[in-house]
Amino acid sequence: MHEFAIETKGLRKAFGRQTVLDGIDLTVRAGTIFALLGPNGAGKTTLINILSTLTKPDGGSAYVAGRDVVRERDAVKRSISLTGQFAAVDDMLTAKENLRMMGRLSGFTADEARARTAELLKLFDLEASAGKLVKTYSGGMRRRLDLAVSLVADRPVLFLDEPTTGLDTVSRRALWETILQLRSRGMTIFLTTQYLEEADQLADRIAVIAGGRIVASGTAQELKSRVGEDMIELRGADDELLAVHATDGSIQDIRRTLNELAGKVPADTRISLRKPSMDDVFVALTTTRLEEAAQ
Ligand SMILES: Nc1ncnc2c1ncn2[C@@H]1O[C@H](COP(=O)(O)OP(=O)(O)OP(=O)(O)O)[C@@H](O)[C@H]1O
Repeated sequence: MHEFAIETKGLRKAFGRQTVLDGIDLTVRAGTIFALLGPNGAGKTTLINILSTLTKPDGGSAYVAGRDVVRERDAVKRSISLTGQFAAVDDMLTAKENLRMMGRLSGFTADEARARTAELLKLFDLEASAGKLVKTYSGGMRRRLDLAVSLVADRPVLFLDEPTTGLDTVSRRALWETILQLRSRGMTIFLTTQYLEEADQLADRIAVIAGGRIVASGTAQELKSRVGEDMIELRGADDELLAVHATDGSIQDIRRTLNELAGKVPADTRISLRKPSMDDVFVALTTTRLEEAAQ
């Protein structure tokens, strides 16, 4: 197995005059979960499309499972699963029928398809509703089935484009559990997300994309430590957020910050100290980047 399941260097893509990816360098170690975090329109889907061979890059290189996404397109396709794109779930069939059909289309014998179907229904907690038509499924069940169908053929690298967008908290957490189980089976998972908490909970490493570039990467802890040790939060009488300031947590720094704020906030303002969230990291990193671009 290759040390890196995914490797890109100087990857570029423009649509007309709009540069969407402006030199992306990243590596994803095999058997890990990697989260690409970015706001709407940051280029996350474009990057997934290039890595899964659906879109050609304009420049740079990208290797998936050791194969070049442009020159060895078919070999890359045989190494990956992509949820929501190749996985065509038929609403008028049951979950069991969908999975068996995908098994047969992937070249399994009827027995193999049956065995794989049973395994996936169990893994995705869909056994109880396996015989119901998919059109009667909830959003969360449907998303789990999408993922199950895309995993029928056992491939080492999985791409998930915003897997939990639109799901409620319970379904989101259930899907996180499943994604973690896939990693424990040795799969490499590359996911995109706009949810900072999702990246924080799931990913071994996170890269933040903004303005077509990776503005920061590291573990959740490393990214958080770039923002500051602690955050001072000021809230008004109705618990509304008035301000957040990064601090190194020392008495001097906290005193200095509070002195600066004194007189600028109402007298009944409440103060609390908390650890930085991924939201804080995101705001800090993307603002710096935009400031640099403006200069
Ligand atoms: N085929 C295309 N033709 C023209 N422009 C495109 C095409 N695909 C994407 N874009 C543009 O590229 C930019 C990045 O889009 P992309 O879908 O990669 O972003 P994203 O980070 O996945 O955003 P979202 O979270 O909204 O899905 C957007 O401005 C989009 O309009």
